[in-house]
Amino acid sequence: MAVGTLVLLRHGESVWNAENLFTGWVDVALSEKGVGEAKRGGVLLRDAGLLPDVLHTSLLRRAIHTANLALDAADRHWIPVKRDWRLNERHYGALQGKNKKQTLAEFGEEQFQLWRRSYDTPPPVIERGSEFSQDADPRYAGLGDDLPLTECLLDVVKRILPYWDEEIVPDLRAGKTVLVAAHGNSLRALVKHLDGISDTDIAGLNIPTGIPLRYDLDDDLKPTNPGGTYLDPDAAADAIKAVANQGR
Ligand SMILES: O=C(O)[C@@H](CO)OP(=O)(O)O
Repeated sequence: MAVGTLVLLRHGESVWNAENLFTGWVDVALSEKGVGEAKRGGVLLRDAGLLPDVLHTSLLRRAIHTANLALDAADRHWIPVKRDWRLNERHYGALQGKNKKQTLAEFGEEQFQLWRRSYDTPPPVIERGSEFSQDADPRYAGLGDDLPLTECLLDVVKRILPYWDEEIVPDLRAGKTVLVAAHGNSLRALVKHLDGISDTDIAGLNIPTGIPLRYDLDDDLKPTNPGGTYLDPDAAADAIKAVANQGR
């Protein structure tokens, strides 16, 4: 059987994206603009005839709501869903809740970019019990020592690849159109793996909110359209620049 189609969707703009705050695992809502982006993402899916058979999401409401709104717009709100913490955004450690512009001004360009985009330098750990920590959150109660207090992209790769292999690949091998609704950095980790992007080059890759990214895969699960195909390439190009320039 031919391998199915993969569709990656970063959640629509969140209220903390709009306020330029590091978010990570903090469970913030979509902004009004983000709700509109999510619905439009669904219209793009519908118009492209790219109708998901199964949905995978993180445990965070911005991804869950984005998927619900997009699928509703595409009349696919009824498909089965799997949710897993391993699709969560990168845990941003002690930076969670901090303003990106202020952080850039306080620590300088080099440190800011290291924390934001280096492959293997995590931000400082978040203090357990502090306002934006998830250590007492019941949805992560079963994680034990796996619960992160900070993560770099390498840590995200390590947790997302087992999920890819065990949960997403079987759906693709079954010929399904698979929608993965997740986050800027968890999707960067997945794209790094799919496209074989180096640890250095991944720093320059940004993913825009709310625009479905389609991957067609061969039998070895290698993209036949390397880099994927955004369903609205012009909007994606503009939005990618905006993500890269956050903090400025
Ligand atoms: O704050 C975050 O969690 C992420 C995604 O919004 O930000 P950045 O693009 O700076 O990694």
